[in-house]
Amino acid sequence: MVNMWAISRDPEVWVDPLEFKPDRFVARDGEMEFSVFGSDLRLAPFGSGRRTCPGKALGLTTVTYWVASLLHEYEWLPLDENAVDLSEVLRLSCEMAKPLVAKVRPRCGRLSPAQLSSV
Ligand code: HEM
Repeated sequence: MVNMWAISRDPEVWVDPLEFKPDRFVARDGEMEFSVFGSDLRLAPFGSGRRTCPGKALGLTTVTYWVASLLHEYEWLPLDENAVDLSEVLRLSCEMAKPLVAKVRPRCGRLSPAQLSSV
């Protein structure tokens, strides 16, 4: 078993590993695109090698589509009384100990009057 949890928190592998810096995965000039398909063990969410996930292309496409759709259709707002808590709990996989609660508002320009009245 490869301990991906430890690798992704190792300061010798990642600069400021606990900071939220999504741009760390964006290729800069002259760099290769960061692969999450198993060739780069700094981050291998689908495993690697002979038993790598056969559904990785479908999984990545689907999750990308969900996230893009949710961001495109809704404005996401924090709840003041409920700050984001990134504490973890290990179940089947590593989950948020306190589930994320957020307020969403439809991006109204994209809704018809009939849709708006039902929101
Ligand atoms: C974001 C979505 C997904 C993630 C993060 C994910 C992750 C993983 C991981 C980490 C493994 C273990 C790989 C290893 O042992 O090295 C795995 C195995 C597997 N995944 Fe996925 N997976 C996803 C989606 C899917 C989908 C959509 C399917 C099927 C349609 C699928 C089917 C499988 C199967 C059958 C295995 C076992 C492969 C084997 O042991 O030979 N996965 N997945």
